[in-house]
Amino acid sequence: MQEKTGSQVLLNAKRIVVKVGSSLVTDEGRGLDAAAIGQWCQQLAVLVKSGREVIMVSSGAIAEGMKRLGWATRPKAIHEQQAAAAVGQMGLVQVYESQLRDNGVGSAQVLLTHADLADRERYLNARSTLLTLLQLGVVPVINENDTVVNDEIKFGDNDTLGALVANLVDADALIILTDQKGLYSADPRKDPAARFISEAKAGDPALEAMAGGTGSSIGKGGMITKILAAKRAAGSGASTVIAWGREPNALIRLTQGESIGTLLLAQTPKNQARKRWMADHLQLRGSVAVDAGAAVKVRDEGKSLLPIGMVSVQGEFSRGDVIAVHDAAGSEIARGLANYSSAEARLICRKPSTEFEKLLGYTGEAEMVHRTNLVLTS
Ligand SMILES: Nc1ncnc2c1ncn2[C@@H]1O[C@H](COP(=O)(O)OP(=O)(O)O)[C@@H](O)[C@H]1O
Ligand SMILES: N[C@@H](CCC(=O)OP(=O)(O)O)C(=O)O
Repeated sequence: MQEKTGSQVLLNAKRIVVKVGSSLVTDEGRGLDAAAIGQWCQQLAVLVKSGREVIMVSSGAIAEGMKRLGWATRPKAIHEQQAAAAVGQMGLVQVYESQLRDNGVGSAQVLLTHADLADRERYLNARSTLLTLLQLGVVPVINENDTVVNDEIKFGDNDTLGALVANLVDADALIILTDQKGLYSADPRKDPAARFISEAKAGDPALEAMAGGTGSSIGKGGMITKILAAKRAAGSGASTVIAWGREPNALIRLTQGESIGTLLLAQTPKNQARKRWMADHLQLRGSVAVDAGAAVKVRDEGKSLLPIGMVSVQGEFSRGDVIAVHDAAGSEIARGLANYSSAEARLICRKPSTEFEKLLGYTGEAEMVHRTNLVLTS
């Protein structure tokens, strides 16, 4: 792979996930920093209007909830943290909604849990909802759904959530805004001689040794979760920038190619990364055979697979499972995530989408496998 330079990565990034931590959003727990959120929203709006797709992953619900409930310290009991998150999330999304609206851009609240992304069907649903929001020019504002998770199954910190969202939507870049200029060779709060790292390879084990835990009383993960998030994001080909959230116009300047913060470069190109992910992580549950016309559309023209082009369905699978696509000669041409179960697929095989509602009792996607969930294997 051609080595990408830092400036190229963000300059060319079309789909970007931005993550901001609790300490920034709530100004170290002093309450929601509407001015800071306003600055980011203004920049997000500029990016959306210039044709980029952006997702905001924002922490701050627990910190804001604590303030609203008059609690000075983070409660130990999970149920109290969950209650604080439910209170604080109200304020958090209100600020994002109004600031984005003032900048002429729509917003949407999305709350996710680990289980949502581990379950194939929910993964697919979350993915298609987010991609639809992006197509509509709306900015999804994501947080963990703290109400329904406990410690064992929590993302725990939103750095991990940001990376999983970057994986989920095949983002080109993940920007993690925090209270430091980026990664240093040691925690700068403890070691004034720490050296700034401007660029490194995502996943380099040496980085993990440099990163410590959180330095603030409000943040959860510290630098180590950011380093691990960069490694995870790189798994689907996204490079990560860790930058200071109060750096003026940071998001705009980064996307203009300016070098700000620490860039952790993904080593695998996006399409190859997704192919590997599908090959490695997902068990093949079944297959569909397609006619010559559909094979050309999928293999040569970069199109989705429509049920009308399918001639038969093999195996038993559910929505969200990985299936193979075979041509008329029986050779595998692609793999992808099925939008319909095998039973549904048998009903709509060879049928145009106008008949789906009559056959299934509801209107689902027009595609059996959407192009964005499909990789060619031949
Ligand atoms: N090597 C390092 N470089 C920079 N910051 C570090 C490093 N190791 C630990 N930290 C700490 O990580 C903190 C940022 O993480 P955290 O408090 O969780 O913020 P956020 O709420 O933005 O996720 C910094 O304030 C710093 O004290
Ligand atoms: N869901 C939690 C976020 C957890 C957290 O503290 O994350 P972070 O500050 O990004 O390390 C909240 O909104 O308070």
